[in-house]
Amino acid sequence: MTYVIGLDYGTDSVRALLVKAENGEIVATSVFTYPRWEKGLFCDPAKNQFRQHPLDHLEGLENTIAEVVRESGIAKSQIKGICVDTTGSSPMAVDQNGESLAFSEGFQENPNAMMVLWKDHTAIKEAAEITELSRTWGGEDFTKYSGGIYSSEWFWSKILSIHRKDKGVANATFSWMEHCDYITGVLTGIDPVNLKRSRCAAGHKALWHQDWDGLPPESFLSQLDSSLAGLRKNLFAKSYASNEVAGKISKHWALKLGLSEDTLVAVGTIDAHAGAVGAGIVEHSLVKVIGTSTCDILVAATDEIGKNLIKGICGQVDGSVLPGCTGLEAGQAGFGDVLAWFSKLLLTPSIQLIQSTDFLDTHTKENLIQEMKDGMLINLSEEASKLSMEDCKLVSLDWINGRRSPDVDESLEGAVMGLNMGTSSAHIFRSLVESLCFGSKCIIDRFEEEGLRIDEVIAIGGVANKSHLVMQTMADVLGRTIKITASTQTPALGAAMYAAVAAGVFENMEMAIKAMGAGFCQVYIPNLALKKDYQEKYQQYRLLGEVSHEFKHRNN
Ligand SMILES: Nc1ncnc2c1ncn2[C@@H]1O[C@H](COP(=O)(O)OP(=O)(O)O)[C@@H](O)[C@H]1O
Ligand SMILES: O=C(CO)[C@@H](O)[C@@H](O)COP(=O)(O)O
Repeated sequence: MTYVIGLDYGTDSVRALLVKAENGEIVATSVFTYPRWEKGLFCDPAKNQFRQHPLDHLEGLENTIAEVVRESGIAKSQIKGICVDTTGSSPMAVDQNGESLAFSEGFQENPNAMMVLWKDHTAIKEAAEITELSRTWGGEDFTKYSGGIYSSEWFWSKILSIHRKDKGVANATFSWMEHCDYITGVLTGIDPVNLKRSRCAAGHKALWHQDWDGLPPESFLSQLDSSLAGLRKNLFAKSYASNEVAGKISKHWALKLGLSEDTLVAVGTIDAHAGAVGAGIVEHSLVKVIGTSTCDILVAATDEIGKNLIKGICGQVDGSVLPGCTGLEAGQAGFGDVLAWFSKLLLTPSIQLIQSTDFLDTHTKENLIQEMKDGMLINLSEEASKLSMEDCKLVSLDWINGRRSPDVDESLEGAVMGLNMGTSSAHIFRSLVESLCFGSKCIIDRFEEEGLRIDEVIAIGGVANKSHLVMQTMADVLGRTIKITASTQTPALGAAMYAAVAAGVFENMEMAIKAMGAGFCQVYIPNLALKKDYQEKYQQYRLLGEVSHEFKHRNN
């Protein structure tokens, strides 16, 4: 028997899955929540600054993999491969050895030396500059395969912003690495220049394309800012799909994790793309990864897409999901996060009141607060489910964390329209859920307007697995059947599939998906009786979007 490991770094935690390669059976799992991130260290939500200390990730690496290896009791010689997926674009400044700058003297407490998480929106201005220069500099428009607008969530915006505001970090940085490349580099011990970097991250986030021989040229980057001059040579020229081997695990990490020194490490990838593979993506299926945010992944034959440029999405990249196919990504910058925000809004004053009361002892207070935290989303969902279409007159905008797709604009904000004295928390919650589903419909509409066919919709992720209300509303709003994957660890399973192909267990990804896929556990069928009402409300949502866009940009 052969075993492989998929390691999935999410926003809050990392999980390892030890899988029997021949049939995808899960033998052991382990989850590690990032301790520093959990405490909110190095972040400033009011400024949209979200940083993670690499120690959270390295402790997670050690804890999860060592645990699955130990718990499974599998002989280390049978564990043939590992593949790492992470959030993205989540880049980090590194030294010549690929070590994070956050481990260097003088930078240990500096958030700019840490990983800049995907949802950090501190580089909106820089993103706009990159788009502008790309369109006007007289050469290639490097954003053309990235939907035509560069995002503040991506590689170059974040680098440019930090190089400008923190000269100390800029001067001490040798290279920048996406999180999935950093962890792959740590595991293999390969330095940043020689490491096989992820095609998925390079193409969707860093403007890498074979048409211009890789990253944008030095002339463009130094025109953007002199602080970027000379960086390109320390980055990468080529990029690789995740069914390829990056290298063998280093002696140091093999020993630490209880693995054989022959274990192969595949090229890293981004979580949503690994999730699409884990969900069994085929040409023309749309996999919606619905968690904190959403990523909508579609694949189509590269020959079929040809030179067609899809406007307003997060990139079209040959081989970012499956070799031989173009992977297309779109998404919503906040999804579960929007519902979590509303839940927190309701919880915060109640928790403060409980904490300040003299009538309860500390233990009772803690239990009560925990119960409220655990139950709030469930209660809101139950109450919102009881409302009829007649009861739901509010129209909301889901752009609380900005708009990712279509047509990225992170400066946009959320809205709730139609409040009156009878509005309850359930009404607002239901309206937020509807707005999130309308946001999803905008993405599907854009793909179709741009000539892409969508034959089926598959959903994975925390919200897809946990919220009946959200998923039924989504099916009703989209007017499409939605299949939910049986695996609750789909990105890690997808990473394990890449590892199995890289380690030579299967010849290609199609064979790995067929053998290792977990199938579906639930299907949401649209209620056609609601079609007309939702079509009307969708038009109201679009109108509110236009008004809000106008309001924001006129007042800026
Ligand atoms: N019952 C629920 N209804 C709606 N959303 C939920 C529910 N439970 C959890 N969520 C949301 O799920 C999101 C986490 O999704 P998950 O896929 O587990 O994480 P990640 O996106 O970080 O990988 C959170 O934003 C949370 O608000
Ligand atoms: O943006 C991407 C991928 O491009 C994701 O990594 C990002 O949305 C994070 O997703 P999760 O919160 O891990 O579901």
